[in-house]
Amino acid sequence: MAAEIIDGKAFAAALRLRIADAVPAFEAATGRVPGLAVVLVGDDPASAVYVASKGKATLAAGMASFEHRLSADVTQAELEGLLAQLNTDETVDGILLQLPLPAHLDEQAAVATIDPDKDVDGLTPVSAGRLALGIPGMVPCTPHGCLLLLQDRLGDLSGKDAVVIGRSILVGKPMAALLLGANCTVTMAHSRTKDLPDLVRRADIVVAAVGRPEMVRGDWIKPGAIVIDVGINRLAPADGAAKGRLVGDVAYEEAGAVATAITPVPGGVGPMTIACLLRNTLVAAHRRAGLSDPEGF
Ligand SMILES: Nc1nc(=O)c2c([nH]1)NC[C@@H]1CN(c3ccc(C(=O)N[C@@H](CCC(=O)O)C(=O)O)cc3)C=[N+]21
Repeated sequence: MAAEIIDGKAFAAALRLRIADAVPAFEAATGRVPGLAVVLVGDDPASAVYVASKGKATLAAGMASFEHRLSADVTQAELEGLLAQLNTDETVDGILLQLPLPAHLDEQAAVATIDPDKDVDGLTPVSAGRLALGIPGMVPCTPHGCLLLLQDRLGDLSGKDAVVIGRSILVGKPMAALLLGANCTVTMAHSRTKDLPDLVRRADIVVAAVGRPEMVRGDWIKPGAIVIDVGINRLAPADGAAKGRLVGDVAYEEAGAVATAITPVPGGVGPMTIACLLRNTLVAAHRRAGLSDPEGF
């Protein structure tokens, strides 16, 4: 493995400490701490684990955490009623609706009812519009985390050729907008893209967010490129094992032999997502309180 391993876990831990350090000044100015509400519908075990870890991270940063669990058969109106209540709750600065929702619910419609100024996931149409227009707003956590890792490694990204594989609302689309905002030449690739390996071979920056285990191979990577692997895929368990291995969307060993730097899975992009969620909550709290943005975020 020739590539430097980008330690997202350590970077995220340092970011979370800086966020925690900024909370007392907010509390002194406003008499309260920033609050994050997480809404979980149904009882998918993976989502429950993930929501619990967000709650722990929120408390560890000195913020207030509010968890709302709704049963899997909740109606659209009941869900939107809870979101409306959180929109007007003065102690709530950030609202995260854990996705995916059960199939009978309209995800887009529910997300659209969230107050854009509390939209710490950056998923409302208003947040997406602000990002597209370059207006300050809430940026989706996972792509923001990827951008921080890239800027930490490269400094100025101007003129870099970036390929984003995947066009999801949560990652691919906002990632492309952020890279464009950072003056990269951005290509978005997806399932219908022709000659994907050749396209990826031209890139200085490769962001893989497709959800297909180890799809991006080592011989797709330009020597010296930086590879950001957003995928978290659990393979089938090996004989006798209870759980399969976690792998990304990139064949890690192969790509790491060619790239100059690469994020591991786990321990790469994943931890950055939670750190950026706390960052967005801190920033949302300042803006809602009429304070200027906290320094250095
Ligand atoms: N509205 C909404 N916003 C989200 O941001 C959102 C969501 N819904 N639904 C689910 C996905 C998934 N997601 C992860 C975040 C962090 C890790 C993470 O920290 N992973 C660690 C541990 C992985 C493990 O061991 O399982 C790592 O990669 O090192 C994983 C997954 C956010 N999501």
